[in-house]
Amino acid sequence: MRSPKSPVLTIDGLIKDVGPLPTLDGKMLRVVSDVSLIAGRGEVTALLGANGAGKTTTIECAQGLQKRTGGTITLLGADPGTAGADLRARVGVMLQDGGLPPSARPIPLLRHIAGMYRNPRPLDELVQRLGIDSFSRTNVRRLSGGQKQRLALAAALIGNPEVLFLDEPSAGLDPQSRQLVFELIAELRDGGMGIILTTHLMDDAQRLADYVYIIDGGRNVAEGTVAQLLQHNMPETPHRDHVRTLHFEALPGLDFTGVLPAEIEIRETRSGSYTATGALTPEDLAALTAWWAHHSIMPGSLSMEARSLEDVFLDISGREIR
Ligand SMILES: Nc1ncnc2c1ncn2[C@@H]1O[C@H](COP(=O)(O)OP(=O)(O)OP(=O)(O)O)[C@@H](O)[C@H]1O
Repeated sequence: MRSPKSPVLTIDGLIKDVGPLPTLDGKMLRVVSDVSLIAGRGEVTALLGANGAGKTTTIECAQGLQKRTGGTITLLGADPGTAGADLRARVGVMLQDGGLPPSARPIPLLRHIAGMYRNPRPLDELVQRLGIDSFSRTNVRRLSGGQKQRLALAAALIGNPEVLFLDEPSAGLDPQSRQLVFELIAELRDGGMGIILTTHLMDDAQRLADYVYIIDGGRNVAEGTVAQLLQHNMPETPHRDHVRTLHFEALPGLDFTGVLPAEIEIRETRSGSYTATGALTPEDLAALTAWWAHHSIMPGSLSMEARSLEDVFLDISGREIR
């Protein structure tokens, strides 16, 4: 595990059992068996995992909303399982479904929440920044999904927290709102806030995260900066940062043995449709096109893209649906 200069959240060997469950003859079910992470001040730390991986359970234990079965958690120097209102006042939480009272109107609601904190953020600035004035007369119940998300973010920020938990912050946002929310998150991070982002949207993690933990089946399976994870399982070569996925279509059943270095396998994924992933060099591309020229093959299509966090995630946590 890494060691950021100023940790805001440390989770070490978290275990969480739920139950007893009637479906398990009254036995307990272990939903988190070994999760550890460190989130630093002035950083966005992402927790990535497929549905049911244990992200929400982990984060709710970190916020003190669920009681852990084992392991240790330190949030801003305190144990969230036993700490009181003082700790909660330093922590902002943006939930996926907003958790906002349906009959409230946005601005009185934010004013009410601000009143519960010692040093709240200026309300007008936040309202204007998140474009809340445009729907300030509408009840929470009637807000669109994206408007609710923006209001939930404002509610999480109004208390001026040192740590911010975000659960799928871009869910339901249109491209303009998404951009605006991402810019705000980056600014808050640069201002020193410790931000913990839970998501299964790889794009969000790739754009926002300084450090990523991938969890699967209730335990850590990989971690690193986005750049480090993009090189996951790639051989140690000087071209490790040239990891690309190449797709092309040509005649079915071609044998490419020996055309590219041994560690870059060209697979026929469908009849006549080929894919190669690896640290490709310009020389490799030249060798492949020379081979095509030599065999008078003109591919029907050809594309190449950088390896994405999504590719790495699927490699690590498998392709089966959960
Ligand atoms: N009280 C409970 N009773 C039974 N199963 C539970 C309970 N709480 C959590 N689980 C199970 O534990 C696993 C982890 O749940 P969790 O909500 O933490 O996953 P997640 O990673 O947040 O998933 P998602 O991305 O779908 O929100 C899931 O399989 C869930 O069904």
